[in-house]
Amino acid sequence: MIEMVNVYKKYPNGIVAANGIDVEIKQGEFVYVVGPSGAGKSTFIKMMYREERPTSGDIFINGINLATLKPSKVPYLRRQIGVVFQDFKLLPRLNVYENIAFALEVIEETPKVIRKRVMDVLELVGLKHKARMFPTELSGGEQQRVSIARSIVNTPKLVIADEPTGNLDPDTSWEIMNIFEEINSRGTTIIMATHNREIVNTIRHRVIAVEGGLITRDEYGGDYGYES
Ligand SMILES: Nc1ncnc2c1ncn2[C@@H]1O[C@H](COP(=O)(O)OP(=O)(O)OP(=O)(O)O)[C@@H](O)[C@H]1O
Repeated sequence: MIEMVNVYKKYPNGIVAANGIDVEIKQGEFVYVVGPSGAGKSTFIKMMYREERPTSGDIFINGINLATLKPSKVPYLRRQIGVVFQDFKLLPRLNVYENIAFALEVIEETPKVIRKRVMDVLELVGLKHKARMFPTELSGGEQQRVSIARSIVNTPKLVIADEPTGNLDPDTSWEIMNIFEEINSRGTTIIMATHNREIVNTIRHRVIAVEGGLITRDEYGGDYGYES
């Protein structure tokens, strides 16, 4: 489902954040991306949803080559990928229901379909009873649940999460991980950049370590492997 071939990324300031990355990730995998700060983890995953473009090399997502994808087709690609951020990125003026429904309204789903899908994902993340509340009225963990619900409401085959537990306390982080596990068990591929050693060492999955813009380790069931 994801293939990178000799991907190189140099930012305009001269920093090389990807220095010849080759990787293949299959449908249904759960992959942690680990590595020290500044290693190139975010760049690696941002290139998968075309938030950043490689300077050279090819990136295929479900057979679509992002290197040659026309800008007009980028919204189509993004609809196939759910993205979850460390800082949630919810729209403050919209309530929980509206934050999630938004993704479906832009693709002009019918009100009936929207209602059903939003309530289904709210049920999955355990927040049906808070559908009318606003982001500021929610805890960090609840906001992250909303952002996960939003990321899957389009039923994407791939969910990319950049440090989704980075702003959460340990107990809440485990709850959030349980939701990702549930989503993965339904067949959705999960790519997660994380600094959370305990989680990586406890809920074992494939571990891709990035350092200096290179994949330095790629191990199924591997451990976190860093001190911090
Ligand atoms: N938009 C940008 N412009 C210029 N340089 C950038 C940009 N984004 C990232 N970089 C540089 O690229 C390198 C890799 O950054 P990246 O954010 O991918 O690392 P990271 O492993 O995700 O780090 P962290 O764990 O701290 O989030 C860093 O040296 C960073 O300064």
